[in-house]
Formats: sequence, C-alpha cells, structure tokens
Amino acid sequence: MVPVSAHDTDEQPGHTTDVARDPEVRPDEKPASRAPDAERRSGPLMMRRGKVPPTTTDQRLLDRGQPTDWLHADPWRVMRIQSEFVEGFGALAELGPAVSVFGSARTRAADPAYAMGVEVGRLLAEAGYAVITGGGPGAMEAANKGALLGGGTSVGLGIELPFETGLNEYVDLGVNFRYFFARKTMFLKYSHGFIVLPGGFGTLDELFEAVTLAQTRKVTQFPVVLMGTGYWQGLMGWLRDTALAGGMIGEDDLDRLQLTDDPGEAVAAVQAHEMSDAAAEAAGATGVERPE
Ligand SMILES: CC(C)=CCNc1ncnc2c1ncn2[C@@H]1O[C@H](COP(=O)(O)O)[C@@H](O)[C@H]1O
Repeated sequence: MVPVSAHDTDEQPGHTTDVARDPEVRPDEKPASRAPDAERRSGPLMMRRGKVPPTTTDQRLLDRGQPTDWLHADPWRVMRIQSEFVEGFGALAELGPAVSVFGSARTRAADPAYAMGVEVGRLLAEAGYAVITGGGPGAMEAANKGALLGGGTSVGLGIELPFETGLNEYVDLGVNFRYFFARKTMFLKYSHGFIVLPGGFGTLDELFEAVTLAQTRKVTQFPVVLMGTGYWQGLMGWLRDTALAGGMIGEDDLDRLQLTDDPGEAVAAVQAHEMSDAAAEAAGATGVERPE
C-alpha cells in the first residue's frame, strides 16, 4: 500500500481525515462495506473495510447528472490549452523545413501585396519549404495559394475569432486554435524564417514577437524579411531615428530586419541564413537553441 498524506488528496474543508483515502471519492460517500474481507484497489491505493468506497472509478466517471461548473474554470482551460499544444506538435512535427508568411487579413486580391504573397509562397515551395500562414484571408490566402501553385505544403494555423472566417481554400494542412499564444508557439517552433507582408496589428504583433525572441536570445537567430519597401519604410525610419537613436534597441536588432520588394530576394535571404547556420553548426558555434 502506498501511503497518501491528507494534502495529497482533494480534501474538503470540514472533513478532517488523517488517514489515506481514494482522492477521487468524495469525503461524504459512505463506505461500501465494513465486511472484514472487503477489499478494493484503486491505482496505488488498497482499501479495506470502512475505506472501501461505494462506487468504482468507472462508475464515477460515467455517472450522469454531475455538476458542470468545472467546465468554465481554469483547471479545465489548462487541459484545453495543453491539447492545443499536443494537436499542434502532432500535426507539424514532421513538416520539414518551413517558413511562416505573415500579412494582413484585409489585403485584396487586386492589391500588389497579394501578388507578392502568391509569388513568395510559390518560390518558397519551389525551394522546398512548407509555407505556414494564419490560414485566413488576404495576404495569408495569397501565400497559401502560392505554396499550392509551387507544389509545396500549404499550412494554415487558424484562430477562433468572434467572427468566423474559416481557413482559406488554399490550405492543405490546417490546425485551428482557440488560443493565440498556443498558435504563436507553432509559428516559432516550426519556422526557419519569417516573411512579413504589409499588415496591421496582427502582423505587427507576430513580427515583433519574432524579433523580441531573437533579440533576447530565446530562439535561434532566424531571418525576418519585410516585404513591401513602401509600406515598411516609415516603420524602419522610426525604428532607426527614434528607437535606435533613443537607445531603445541596438544596431544589431535593426540588422535583423531585411527589407525587399523582390520575392526571389526574400527566399534567398532565408536560404542564405540557413547556409550560414549550417556552417556555424559545422564549426560548433551555434550557441543558441530553438524553443523547447
Ligand atoms: C477579415 C478578417 C479581419 C479576418 C481575420 N481572420 C484571421 N484569420 C487568421 N489569422 C488572422 C486573422 N486576422 C488576423 N490574423 C493573424 O494576424 C495577422 C494579420 O493581422 P492583421 O490583419 O495584419 O491585423 C496574420 O498573420 C494572422 O496570423
């Protein structure tokens, strides 16, 4: 018998037992039997006589009419969050080399940024990268479409939103998330680089999360390419003239961001980074690790 102390159980206030009992059994349940030969095993526990619970674990599991307030409490959310990581890791672990493409959900098909997204998705696929996007409309759809045209793997990591948009039609492998933070871990864990098309808050959030993790050396240095010089130059100017000049970031932080309008150049930047990483690894000088 494995001894269980009172604080290992879910002891309820008002029930003082200094003797072990099955933590799944409510303290107010009457024992099944006081017969001297009655015995019940439950995991590592062995219970006899007055300690034999009136129900089995399966009976309690299958019992109908139980309270459901736990459904709306944090411990249950923790389980759901865990399951998002399990599903995400399970779906993406064998994806192979991948690049995330971020960009606005609002980019229209007639926008030059859309064509840029299609082209960069296509070139990434042709270079052997799976393309990961947020799975939504606009620039995400463009990159997924390009991945499909290039014969590559087109991945969409969707997010549950108050207004349903669903995964775009060019996603071949989709995972839907409830929680933004679980989804963001997937982008970071499975991407060898980030290509950022013009976008709003969501895109900026994803961009700055990537550069913050690289800046704080929480992840391997990965390439971050901003596509659309006209769109990003204002931000780059502010980062240089205000954030850098004010000492809020370093020169090397700014150097992490590459700027181009050319999809071929964006893909080449990712490949060049991979080659320099491989060379550093061969020389045993990687230093920093991917997130665990
Ligand atoms: C029409 C509309 C707003 C649909 C929203 N549907 C979405 N579906 C999937 N990912 C999204 C969506 N909205 C924002 N995101 C995430 O945030 C980024 C775009 O945000 P934004 O549009 O730049 O700020 C994308 O890279 C994506 O990862």
